[in-house]
Amino acid sequence: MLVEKAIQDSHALIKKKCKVNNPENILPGMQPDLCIVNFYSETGKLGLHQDRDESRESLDQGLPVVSFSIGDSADFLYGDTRNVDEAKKVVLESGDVLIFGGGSRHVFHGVPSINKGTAPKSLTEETKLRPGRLNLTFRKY
Ligand SMILES: O=C(O)CCC(=O)C(=O)O
Ligand SMILES: [Fe+2]
Repeated sequence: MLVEKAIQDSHALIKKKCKVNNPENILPGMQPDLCIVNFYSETGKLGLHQDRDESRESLDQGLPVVSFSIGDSADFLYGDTRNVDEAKKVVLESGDVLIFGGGSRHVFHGVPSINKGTAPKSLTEETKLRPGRLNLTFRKY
């Protein structure tokens, strides 16, 4: 499945970059049983928050959230506090997969803006995706 593949790819990357033999100690594996679907219109946003609705075991183990972005790109903020001014920003584009788990499972994150009209033409032409951004997050409850 796509989620397991994404985690495997992350493990390979962690192994290489962090020079460790057991990347699972940094990013635990996860088999999802839950998917949250968010659709953002061109003016949609989501304030800085932590994802804490999963079970105590899932949160304590740092089981990752695996997030897929489809459609318009979005600014994504993340940081150690709820303070927007201290947050870092990355642009998530259509097709990007973002994973946060292990020591980053409780990261504050949010979507301050959607970049209107940036979805790939091939996507909007071939699908009936309305203007905006679709985000799927797979998790283990
Ligand atoms: O849309 C995103 O990239 C983030 C979604 C999110 O944080 C959530 O569903 O909890
Ligand atoms: Fe979230």
